[in-house]
Amino acid sequence: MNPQQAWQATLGQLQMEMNKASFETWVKDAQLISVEGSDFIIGVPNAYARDWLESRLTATVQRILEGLMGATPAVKFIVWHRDEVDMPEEEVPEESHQQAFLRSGTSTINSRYTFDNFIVGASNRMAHAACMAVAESPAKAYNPLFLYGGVGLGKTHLLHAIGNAAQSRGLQVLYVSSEEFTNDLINAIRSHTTQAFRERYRNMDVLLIDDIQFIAGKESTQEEFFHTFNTLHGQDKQIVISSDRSPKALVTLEERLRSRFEWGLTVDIQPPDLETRIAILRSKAERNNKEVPYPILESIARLVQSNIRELEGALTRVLAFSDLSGMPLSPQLVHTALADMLPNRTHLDSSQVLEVVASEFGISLDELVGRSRSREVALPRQVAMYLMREEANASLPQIGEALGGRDHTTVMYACEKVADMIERDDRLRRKIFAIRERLYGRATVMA
Ligand SMILES: Nc1ncnc2c1ncn2[C@@H]1O[C@H](COP(=O)(O)OP(=O)(O)OP(=O)(O)O)[C@@H](O)[C@H]1O
Repeated sequence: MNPQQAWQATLGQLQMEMNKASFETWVKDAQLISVEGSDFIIGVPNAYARDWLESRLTATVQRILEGLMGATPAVKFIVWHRDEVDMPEEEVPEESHQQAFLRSGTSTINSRYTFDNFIVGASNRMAHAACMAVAESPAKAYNPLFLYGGVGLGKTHLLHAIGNAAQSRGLQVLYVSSEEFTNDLINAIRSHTTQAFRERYRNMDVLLIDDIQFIAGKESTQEEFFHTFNTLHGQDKQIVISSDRSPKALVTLEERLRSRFEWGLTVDIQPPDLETRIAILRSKAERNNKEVPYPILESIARLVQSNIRELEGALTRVLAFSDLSGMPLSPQLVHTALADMLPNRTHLDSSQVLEVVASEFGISLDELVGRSRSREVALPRQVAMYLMREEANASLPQIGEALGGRDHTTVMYACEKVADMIERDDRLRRKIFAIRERLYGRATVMA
């Protein structure tokens, strides 16, 4: 496969895995400009797309290319114009989809995302309840509602669900990402239409603003958003904000905005447990009129743990794989179909796993491989064994050796115990997610 073909295949894969709006807005126009050494140079039309792709998709694109080409390329996104007209870097896209929606008066709410098709589990129960309360009594229950959590865990879904419910009761609702808010503002300033911009945003009954983390550090956008917020809040209009982190963790956010974000209710969404992941897959399969046996759903849910968008993509992929190959659905087929969706294990070695586990649990490497059997070190040691097996593909004797000469049956017991605990113990599951994220950078997180 030549690089151009690999890039086209990567675009195809991203289209399958990402939501349509994000793909169309950010990825569709990305082109392979050149390959320099092992670097894939990808041209995108503006600086916003470059930043978005750089922060969210670099690891994913690398992983896909690696699966296709065998080698690990570096991926660089640059601002590039097909006609090579010399435009400034900060060029703003002509008109975002969002603005087209706004001008044409079309709803910005996606009818596909409702409360009905949102699966509730322990990880999102609070967030779901808060969103239902807000949808039932806008500006009365919690204002603002601040929703935060990792990538692909359902924040956008819940925002639209509130939007759909409010809209069906005749309220004026606007959903916008903070990037679109920024672009819209810049365009309004350029075209001297800030008054119209303000009216548009400040005449809403419900403003749903997604991914607020992107306005951190952008002073004039924060300033404008501050006034929009005050106007709406002062008129008892509902504001719902989503973010990938809590208000406190938005370090470059102005204090006056941060404190306002905390006026109402702040709720988080955690990665779903196994049971919820299976329920989500089942519901998606049913919506697509596919009958998928439980063991298949379970093996997909076990393989894809941290991101619901990725989970849905995995199901689509398994079903497509089975259709195309004519092979019946089986756990083996799941593994084959998803082989390159999984983080590449051969690149990790056991010592990396040991280091990250020790640091994440706050113990020293010596303690981790030492003789002590106190719970403070025994659990991290078992987690290290489990992760060396799962992530570094090490054999039982190799693991025993690396952890101070332990017997392979001890290792086997530890791996089973941790696999079992992950399903029952939320804190441990989160810890292991954190370790995996550190081991793979953002590779476990799909945009
Ligand atoms: N509890 C759930 N039940 C059913 N589907 C869900 C649930 N949570 C998420 N999804 C689905 O997972 C996909 C990703 O969710 P969504 O886009 O809302 O994530 P997000 O948290 O907004 O991610 P990002 O950080 O990328 O903005 C969507 O297709 C959504 O419908």
